[in-house]
Order: sequence, then C-alpha cells, then structure tokens
Amino acid sequence: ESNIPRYKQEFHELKLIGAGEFGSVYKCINRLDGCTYAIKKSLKPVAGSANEKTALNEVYAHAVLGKHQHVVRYYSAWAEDNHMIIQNEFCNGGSLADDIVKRQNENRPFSEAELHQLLLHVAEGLRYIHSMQLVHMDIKPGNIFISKEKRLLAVNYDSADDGFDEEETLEEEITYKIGDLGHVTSISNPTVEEGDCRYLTTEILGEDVSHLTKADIFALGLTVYEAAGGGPLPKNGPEWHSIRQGNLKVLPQYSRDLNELIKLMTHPNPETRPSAVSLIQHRVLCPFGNK
Ligand SMILES: Cn1cc(CCO)c2c3c(c(-c4ccccc4Cl)cc21)C(=O)NC3=O
Repeated sequence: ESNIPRYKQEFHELKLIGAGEFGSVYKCINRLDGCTYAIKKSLKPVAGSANEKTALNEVYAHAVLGKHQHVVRYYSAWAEDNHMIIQNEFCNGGSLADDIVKRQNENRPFSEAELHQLLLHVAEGLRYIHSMQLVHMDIKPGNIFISKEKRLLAVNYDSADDGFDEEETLEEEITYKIGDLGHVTSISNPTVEEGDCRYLTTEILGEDVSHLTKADIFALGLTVYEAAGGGPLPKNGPEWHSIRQGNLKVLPQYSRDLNELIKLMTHPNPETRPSAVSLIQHRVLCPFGNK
C-alpha cells in the first residue's frame, strides 16, 4: 500500500478529452487490466454544498444504474488530494455534439436510418433509467457518447489462388450511450438541478415536477432535431418560447413521420409526449413495423 495517489498509481494518463467548469476528463489506461477508461477529475466540492450533492448524486446514480448497453458504465469513484475522481467506460467515438459538428463540416448529414438508430438507442437508455424511478435531466448531444466497434461482417475467399487470399469486410457498429449522470434525480422526491437551458422544458422552469420523465423525452426530441440539422438551439428569447409552443422548423430532407415524431416529443403538454416505452414501440422506429 504505497502513499502514491491512487490515480497516478493505477492509471497511465493518455490525453485530455474534455475540460470545463465541471473539471477535466482524461482518456487513461489502467496499468493492471490494460483497459482504457474515461476518468473525470474535479475539485472536491465543499462539504454540504450543492456541488457536493451533485457529485454524490452522480455516483449514487451510477451505482443504481448498473450495466445497460445504452448508459455509460461506471467502474469506481474516490477522493484524493482534494479532488473527486470518477472512472467510467471510455466511449471511443466522442460525443454526439462532436459528431454533429463534424458532419456539418463534412456536409455529411445523418441519414433517416441513422436518426432512427440514435432515437432508439437513447430511448432504450431512458426506458432503463425511468424504470429505476430515476430521470436524467440533462439529455443533450454533449452528454450522449458514441462507441464504435468494428465487426467482422464477411470473409471472402479468393478462389483464384486456392483460397489463401481472404479479404474481410468489417462493418462499424455504432452504439449511443447516455452519459453524465450529474443531474439524475428520483422521480418521487426530485431535487431538480436544471440542465442545459437549450433543452429545458417550460414546465420545469415553472417548477412543475409532475412529469419529469417527459422532460427527458422533450430534451431527446430537441437533441434529434439538432442532429437532423434543426440547430443551433436558442438559450432564451422569443425563439426559445416559440419552440416550446410547438413551432419547430419542418426538416424537409426527412420523412413526415420523423418530423411528426419529433414534434410529438417536444409537445408543449408533457402528457402528450410519448413515454420512452411507447417511443421504442413507435412504428417509425420499429424497422420491421408491427403490421
Ligand atoms: C468530454 N468527454 C469525452 C468523452 C469520450 C470521448 O470519446 C467522455 C466520456 C465520459 C465523460 C464524462 C462525463 C461526465 C462525468 C464523467 C465522465 Cl468520465 C466525458 C467525456 C464518460 O463517462 N465516458 C466517456 O467516454
């Protein structure tokens, strides 16, 4: 048992992958298991402060929300030399926010099928979170992370030279995962710490916490709208209110069905918005449809 701080002792820091007032996130390799992790280091919050509540909130949420393929996995958290440290699953494809910017620069918009996949994955993650009687409260492109895995799709043997020359076709499999559980709160006795105002609903502003799960659905609706090119989203002002009165631009490059579904998810009345469960069964997202 050395007195070298655990972080330095157990991890090799590869690179800084994010920084903000919340702290800094590093891509690290664990010296023992050789795996890569995303580790967030933040200043230890003052005991009893709101920041401490958020920090503990995040760890409690991760502990409750064990393993789900559409929620970023938590491994460990500890405090050392006046810092709070949390060790999470590393998602190698960056955040959805990064991907939206990248696609805009490369003029490579999401296809309708890719938007369905995004919607379905995050809705699956939300269904799990809501089934645990919790709500995320900060769904947005910056908190959705991407894991890319190369999958062997087929191996073609070149019959010409008696089959020794194989060529493999690899396919990149994308998985979207909900991350940053710092705003997670319980549905029954919520202590709502507001998330990013661009994705916030009017009822939450009005401290109406009677339909918290539908605030996550609203934020997911605007997240998909943004990925579909509807952004950038206003932080305040008349356009902010107009969106919340149901005025979203029609996105002509996508189906009427998808436009209508996004409209439904961002409906002014939270009760009209679909639950995560009904989203997953929605005919627009069921690839083979329930004829
Ligand atoms: C800025 N940033 C970039 C990435 C991935 C880059 O490919 C990232 C991750 C996380 C987090 C994160 C968010 C909130 C709390 C703790 C962590 Cl480690 C932040 C991340 C996280 O939990 N897992 C990540 O991959």
